Amino acid sequence: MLIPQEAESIILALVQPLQETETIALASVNNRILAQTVTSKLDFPYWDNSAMDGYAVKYDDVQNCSQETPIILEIIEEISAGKKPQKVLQSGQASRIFTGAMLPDGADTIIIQENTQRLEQQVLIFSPPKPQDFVRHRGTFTKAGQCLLQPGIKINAPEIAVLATAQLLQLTVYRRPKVAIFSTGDELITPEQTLQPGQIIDSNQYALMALIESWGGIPISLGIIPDQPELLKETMREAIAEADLVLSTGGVSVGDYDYVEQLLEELGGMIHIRSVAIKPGKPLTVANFANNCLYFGIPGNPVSALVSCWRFVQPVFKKLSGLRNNWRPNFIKVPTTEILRSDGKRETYCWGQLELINGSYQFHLAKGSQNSANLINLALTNALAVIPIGTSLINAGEIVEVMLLG
Ligand SMILES: Nc1nc2c(c(=O)[nH]1)N[C@H]1C(S)=C(S)[C@@H](COP(=O)(O)OP(=O)(O)OC[C@H]3O[C@@H](n4cnc5c(N)ncnc54)[C@H](O)[C@@H]3O)O[C@H]1N2
Ligand code: MOO
Ligand SMILES: [Mg+2]
Repeated sequence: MLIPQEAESIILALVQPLQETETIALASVNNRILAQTVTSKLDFPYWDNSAMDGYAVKYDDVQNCSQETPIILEIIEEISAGKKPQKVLQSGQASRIFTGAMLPDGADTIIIQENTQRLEQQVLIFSPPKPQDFVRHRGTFTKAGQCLLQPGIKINAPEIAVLATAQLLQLTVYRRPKVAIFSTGDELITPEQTLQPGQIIDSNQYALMALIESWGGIPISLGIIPDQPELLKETMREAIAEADLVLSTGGVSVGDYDYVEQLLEELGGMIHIRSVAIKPGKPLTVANFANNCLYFGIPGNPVSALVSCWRFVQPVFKKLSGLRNNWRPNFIKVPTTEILRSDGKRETYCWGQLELINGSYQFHLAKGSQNSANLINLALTNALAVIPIGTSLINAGEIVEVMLLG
């Protein structure tokens, strides 16, 4: 059996990042992956402007003032933000100015209001500024023609602020990955149906659809497919043809009704992973196809399904979607507040919460059964503590490696 890190490397190497792009409006680029270099047509700041409310002056006029010997300057105009200055400042003059307003020609320094006294059309300056105080000079943050954003980054609020400022109204982004999702099993019913003895409600489909949506993919729900090889094969064929990524849950273990692995081969898939030394999620099955579709046969137990997605599908999704780096999950080392146990044979992922207590993070194990069929205590999970192979116990207070979700 492969250890999870080996499996991750093998799977990531199978992924061909999407090349197709689309051009969309600035208003809808949130959460998309940038596919172009963004270059500013403008200097930023666009022009010299004031960082404070106060008076625009010539430094030479005010450099020798003091509390005892203030300088008196004549106010020649008022420049509020958005207004173009009308007058050129001469020696002995000041312009009333506000934060963000354009600096008038002839001025080189701002005196903040708090260091002045106003006398109708005059202003008294009591303390000398530093040369160029509180002036935001044109082009000091970036110059026209400089690169602002590189392709392969995710666009969120900070990037959108940059794009808006640079007047990039249309952006080229990678198309969103299409992810086909279906559940397999004769026992499965939808949440709307009435439960009969022996049946199980299909939770995986809902959980996986939500994951893909939150990652920025296009989830395609293909429903519940019974354990009938012909029907299952047709659904798999359709999914492989239509989607970039297929996630089916169930039917990947060794039971008589576990058909996925055999059907992947019949459909011409190359199987690269048949099981991983991970708990939960051991029978993970991964195959790729000539059309670049990557197929994940995900174990059916509800926690196994989510852990498999967090640990292996999310890095694949990131690479596929055009992100240039940071595909792998992030792990941090923190103390655990509860004892963590494993049989030591598989890398064991315990679900729970990373909490900030008095300024330090701690891992809290979810209360109740850590059984891969128990999805009930998964709610509010934001981290997975990892017990390495060969370790059977991590005591409360000891450091554990924790995988961050999100
Ligand atoms: N003899 C062995 N049996 C099993 C092994 C093994 O190594 N030897 N591995 C176990 C492990 S570990 C896992 S995980 C499961 C994986 O099983 P499958 O992927 O084949 O999934 P199923 O058998 O179809 O279902 C397992 C379990 O999960 C429930 N399930 C399935 N789909 C859903 C769904 N969409 N929503 C909610 N629950 C679902 C299903 O009813 C079963 O209870 O195999 C072990 N067996
Ligand atoms: O790997 Mo299974 O996921 O132990 O339940
Ligand atoms: Mg099974």
